[in-house]
Amino acid sequence: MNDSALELHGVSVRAVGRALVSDVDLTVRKGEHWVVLGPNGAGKTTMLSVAATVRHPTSGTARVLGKQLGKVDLRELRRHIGLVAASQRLVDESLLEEEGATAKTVVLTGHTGTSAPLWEQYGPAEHAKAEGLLADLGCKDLADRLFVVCSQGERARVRVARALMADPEILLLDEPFAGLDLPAREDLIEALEELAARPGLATVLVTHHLEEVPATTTHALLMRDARVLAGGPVDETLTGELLSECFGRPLRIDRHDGRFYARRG
Ligand SMILES: Nc1ncnc2c1ncn2[C@@H]1O[C@H](COP(=O)(O)OP(=O)(O)OP(=O)(O)O)[C@@H](O)[C@H]1O
Repeated sequence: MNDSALELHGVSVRAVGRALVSDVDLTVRKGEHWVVLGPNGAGKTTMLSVAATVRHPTSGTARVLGKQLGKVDLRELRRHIGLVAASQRLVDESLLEEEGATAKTVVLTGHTGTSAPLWEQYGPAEHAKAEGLLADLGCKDLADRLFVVCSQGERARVRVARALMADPEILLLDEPFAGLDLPAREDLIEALEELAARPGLATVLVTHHLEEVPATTTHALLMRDARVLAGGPVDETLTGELLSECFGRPLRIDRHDGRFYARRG
């Protein structure tokens, strides 16, 4: 049985005459929790957008949940992919904001994978599920609040609830901690750690800070200059040596209770 959630083989994405990602190999198995780290412009979001089926590789092959991009009905495949991104590059929230959507409405749109609500497709079961997911993420009281007025931390958790609405087999998160204060960041990290209890769910988290890596993370991918510098189990990958090479300056790494901390080496 194929237990891989995501397989990239020699994936390159080129635009405007240059490689945004180059020759990336990555296999994420069901139940694994990956973090992707690397400097600005390293190609992290571009790589994730291939996994999210938002972009197609210029060369190489990408298989998501066993289906090869270019040979599969994307609408069907996307139903099984959860995507969390604060950046409009990956998830367009503008329509929801215009329509005066509440937090619960945003979560409901995860059921249909649409950027606007399709009310006829949301019955009592979907409403109950959306409320349950908001409660799981510690934002039960936000259900009726307008999404536009929610704080950045609240929005971040609502986005995760939205992505879980369709019971995804793979959850992709692009910088979900952007703009969060310390308590909001810690709440979201705790929520992500709780996802590890979902059997078989694979997650891939792109982030900028080592301090944001959940303790439940099993594997790490380091990217630099559009390429993979290193990838594998966290203990072997999030080392001072490799992170120093990745970010181009000496770094010392500490680990306490599963969480990572970086400082100048
Ligand atoms: N559509 C596009 N056309 C041209 N260049 C692009 C396009 N999308 C991204 N890029 C460029 O590709 C490179 C990689 O971008 P990407 O967003 O994948 O990096 P990243 O590692 O996620 O960076 P950051 O940490 O700053 O978010 C950047 O130099 C970016 O400017």
